[in-house]
Amino acid sequence: MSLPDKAFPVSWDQFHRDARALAWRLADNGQEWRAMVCITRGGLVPAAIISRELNIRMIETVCIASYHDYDTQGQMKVLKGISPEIAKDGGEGVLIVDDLTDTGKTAAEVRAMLPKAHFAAVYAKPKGRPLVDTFVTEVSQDTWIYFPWDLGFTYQEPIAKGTRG
Ligand SMILES: O=P(O)(O)OC[C@H]1O[C@H](OP(=O)(O)OP(=O)(O)O)[C@H](O)[C@@H]1O
Ligand code: HPA
Ligand SMILES: [Mg+2]
Repeated sequence: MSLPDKAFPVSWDQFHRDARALAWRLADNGQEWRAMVCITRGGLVPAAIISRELNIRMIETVCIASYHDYDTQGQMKVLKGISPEIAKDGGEGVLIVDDLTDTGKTAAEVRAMLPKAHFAAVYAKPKGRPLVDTFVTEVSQDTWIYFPWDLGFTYQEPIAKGTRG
């Protein structure tokens, strides 16, 4: 397991603020959404926050697994697809939500299912950014984002003494 160069740890507070900021951006867009498609599992958390802010009640999941060993991307598996009712008209009027886009492979897979939907992610890395319509914060490709649901409290090495050579 190789450690990424840079770490971007996100607290629950920060995630809530950033997901709400994403909801503000989507609201400013002025579009009415007929449904939300949430990419499990990471998309479930921003989906709860955004659906509350934008009053979206019709929520579908697309269940995709790809990162098997925390930072190594394995083969992508679609465990559950999108219902025909939600996927109709190429997904026009549908909002896709995920926590982040990294290489953009997950986003590309779901975009292929719903070519006319709007894709929103809280965080984006440069490779994935072109696949996202709306996001809040960009971090560099060599940064690993640590989400609050994956974290516990531990001692942190100072940056100058850490893994950077
Ligand atoms: O842009 P990509 O390189 O495809 O990576 C982004 C995807 O990776 C993570 O999901 P993961 O597959 O780890 O599953 P999880 O959401 O169940 O944690 C994350 O939640 C995104 O969905
Ligand atoms: N953090 C958490 N999960 C991820 C990341 C990341 O930077 N990239 C792909 N899945
Ligand atoms: Mg995911």
